[in-house]
Amino acid sequence: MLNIEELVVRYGARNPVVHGVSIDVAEAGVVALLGANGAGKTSLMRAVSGTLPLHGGSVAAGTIKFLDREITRANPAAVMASGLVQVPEGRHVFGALTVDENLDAGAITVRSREARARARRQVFEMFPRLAERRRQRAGTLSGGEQQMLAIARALMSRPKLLLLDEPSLGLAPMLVKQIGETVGEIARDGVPVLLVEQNAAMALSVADRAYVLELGRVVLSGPADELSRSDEVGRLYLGDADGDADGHLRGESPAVPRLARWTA
Ligand SMILES: Nc1ncnc2c1ncn2[C@@H]1O[C@H](COP(=O)(O)OP(=O)(O)OP(=O)(O)O)[C@@H](O)[C@H]1O
Repeated sequence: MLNIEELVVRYGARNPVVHGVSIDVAEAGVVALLGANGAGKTSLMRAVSGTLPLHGGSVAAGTIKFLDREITRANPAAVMASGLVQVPEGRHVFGALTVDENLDAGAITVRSREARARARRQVFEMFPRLAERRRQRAGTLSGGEQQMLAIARALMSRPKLLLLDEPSLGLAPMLVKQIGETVGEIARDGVPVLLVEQNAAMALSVADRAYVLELGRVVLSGPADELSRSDEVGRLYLGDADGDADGHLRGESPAVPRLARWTA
C-alpha cells in the first residue's frame, strides 16, 4: 500500500542523506526499517509524512505512493487525511492534558461520535494502563506509558497505515518487549505498521519483512526471519561481535568499512 521508489532526500544544498531508496509496505503486517544512528531512517519517515520542509529538507528525486496515489511532497495534513499517520520519535504527548484529552486530540478528524467511542474502547482494551489513568495528566505518566499514549492517540484517528519512529528509544528492556507485542497486536487488529527501529532484535521479532539502511542506502532486505538468521544482521545487530546485548548497534554513527561489508 506504500511504495517508495528511488527516493533521494537532502537538507539544503548539502549532499543527500537518503540515496535512491525503494521500499514497499504491504496491506497487512509489520515492515521494519532498521539502521544505526544517522542511517537516514528519520529522514525517510519525514519524507513520507510530508514533514521534511519543517526540518529544512526536501525530496530531491523519486516518488512516494500511498494506496496508488502519489503523495511525494504532499503536506502533512494531506498525508494524514489520506490515512497515513505517524508517531514521531520522542513521545510527543500533550503533557498538560489528561490521557482522555490526548486521545480526544487524536480523534479530532473522526466525525462520528460512535466511531470515536469505538476507537476509544479499542485503545483502552489494548492499553489497560491508560484506561486506569485516563484522568491523569500525560506529563506525569512514565516514559513507557507516554509512548503507549502516543501510539494510542495515533490509533484514535483510525489510520490505514501507522508509521512508528523508534518507539523503543530510551525504554527499559521489559517495556521494549511490551512495545514489540503491542506492535504485533496492532497489525493483527488490521492496521499495518511501518516500524522504524534501532532495536533490531525487537523489530525483527514482530516484523514480516525488514529493510536495513546504512548511510542512506538499503543494504539488505527480505523476510524478517531470514534476516534475523543472516550472519551480518546477527553480528551487527543481534548481540554478537559488534552489537550490544539489546540488539542495538554500538557507536553513534555507522562506519564506512561496515557498509563495504554489507555491499561486498
Ligand atoms: N534537519 C536536518 N538538517 C541537516 N541534516 C540533517 C537534519 N536531520 C538529519 N540530518 C542528517 O541526515 C542524516 C540522516 O539522519 P537521520 O536522523 O535521518 O538518521 P536516523 O537513521 O533516523 O538516525 P537516528 O536513529 O539517530 O534518528 C544524518 O547525517 C543527519 O545529520
